[in-house]
Amino acid sequence: MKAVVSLNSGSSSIKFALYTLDASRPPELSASGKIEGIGIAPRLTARTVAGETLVDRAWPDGGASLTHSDLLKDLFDWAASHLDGREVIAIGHRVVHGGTEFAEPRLVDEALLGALDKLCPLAPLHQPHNLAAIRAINTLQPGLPQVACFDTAFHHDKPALATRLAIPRALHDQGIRRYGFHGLSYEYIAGRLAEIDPGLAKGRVIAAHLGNGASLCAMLDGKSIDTTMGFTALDGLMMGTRCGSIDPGAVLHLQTQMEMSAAEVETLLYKQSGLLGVSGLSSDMRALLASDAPEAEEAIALFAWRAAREVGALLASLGGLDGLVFTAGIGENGPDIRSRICGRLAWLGIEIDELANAGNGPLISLPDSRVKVLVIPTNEERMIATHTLKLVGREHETAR
Ligand SMILES: Nc1ncnc2c1ncn2[C@@H]1O[C@H](COP(=O)(O)OP(=O)(O)O)[C@@H](O)[C@H]1O
Ligand SMILES: CC(=O)OP(=O)(O)O
Ligand SMILES: [Mg+2]
Repeated sequence: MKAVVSLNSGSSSIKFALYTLDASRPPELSASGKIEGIGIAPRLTARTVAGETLVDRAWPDGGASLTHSDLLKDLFDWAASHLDGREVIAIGHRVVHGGTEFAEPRLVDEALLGALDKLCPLAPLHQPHNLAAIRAINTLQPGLPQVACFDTAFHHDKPALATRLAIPRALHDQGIRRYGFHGLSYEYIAGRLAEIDPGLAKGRVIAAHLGNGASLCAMLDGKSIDTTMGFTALDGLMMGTRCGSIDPGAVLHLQTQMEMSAAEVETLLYKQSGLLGVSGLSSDMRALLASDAPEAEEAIALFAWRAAREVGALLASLGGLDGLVFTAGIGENGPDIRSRICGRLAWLGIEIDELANAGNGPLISLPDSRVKVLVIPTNEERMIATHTLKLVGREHETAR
């Protein structure tokens, strides 16, 4: 039996899925799993599609110092003995930054890797891990087709104005512009919404991808017209360890008055800010929700306020709102956070059904709510598998 693998290296997790191919059916999920809590206390879990646990392990000493690369090696060792005779014909990857050039998934070759290397400074928490995984597989299995699926691609055709920063035009022409991320997630959500509520999918929708990285996407008829992330995945909402939008004057102050180096500022803004920085406790929303510390409460409150405030900005881009969709780790599993954000948006006519919200949806707004609110689990891995198969050709989907 042939199979395709999706790898999604996020900032705090590596998610993976194995899809079995059969000519007569769409690719079928066989098993999926993740290593989460990278940098804190990694944990590898995987399950078959029937729910049978394949693995559930932590690392000795907690594993806080293990990097994405260390954990990938362990993951490959584990996976090699769990393929049950399946032949992997291609591996698809989420690659966070495609720059101005890559608006479609691409088969990986050395030239592509070289071009993507140049974008590493624009996504330091992701791009190096994405490319390291591709190179590691190239070494383990040279010749195995690999496909890069870009997080920026979904936003590529948004209106020209929404791509501009208010800086000299020559810099825009050199690629210093607003790209947008979480595109595979938004593409999947747009597709699911069209299945769940086709009328709503044609309207004005804001999707809120609230995970360790967090952003919003304003969609009109399923297409991105604006998003909160920009040149890098540092912009917009407050995140697990990232600051989100910040006065550039504060960044200059850190460098000129507090004499921090560029590398120190990068670490501060990408790795020490957000929920972690404000709470002083953790970047993990679950840990903050479980804490009694006032700093944890303040971090949660700021997260919700900032998210609601950015919804307000995207409302202006959309000219109103018909639907709000929550997704990703916090968006899918955090009723309290959804409730806080929606509470701040009550003036819009949003009315939440708290019982449905506590059950994680899918529809969590009351029938009279002027804006429909839904919870839709994202599936970046499914999107990656779909793109990968399209590129390597469906002729691979032959018999067992
Ligand atoms: N039950 C839950 N309630 C609130 N937050 C949750 C819950 N489960 C997971 N999360 C949060 O989701 C975030 C991770 O989101 P995820 O989308 O998996 O991350 P990544 O961006 O690494 O892919 C963490 O902050 C985690 O605490
Ligand atoms: C782009 C981004 O922030 O991704 P993640 O949510 O996986 O960190
Ligand atoms: Mg993610």
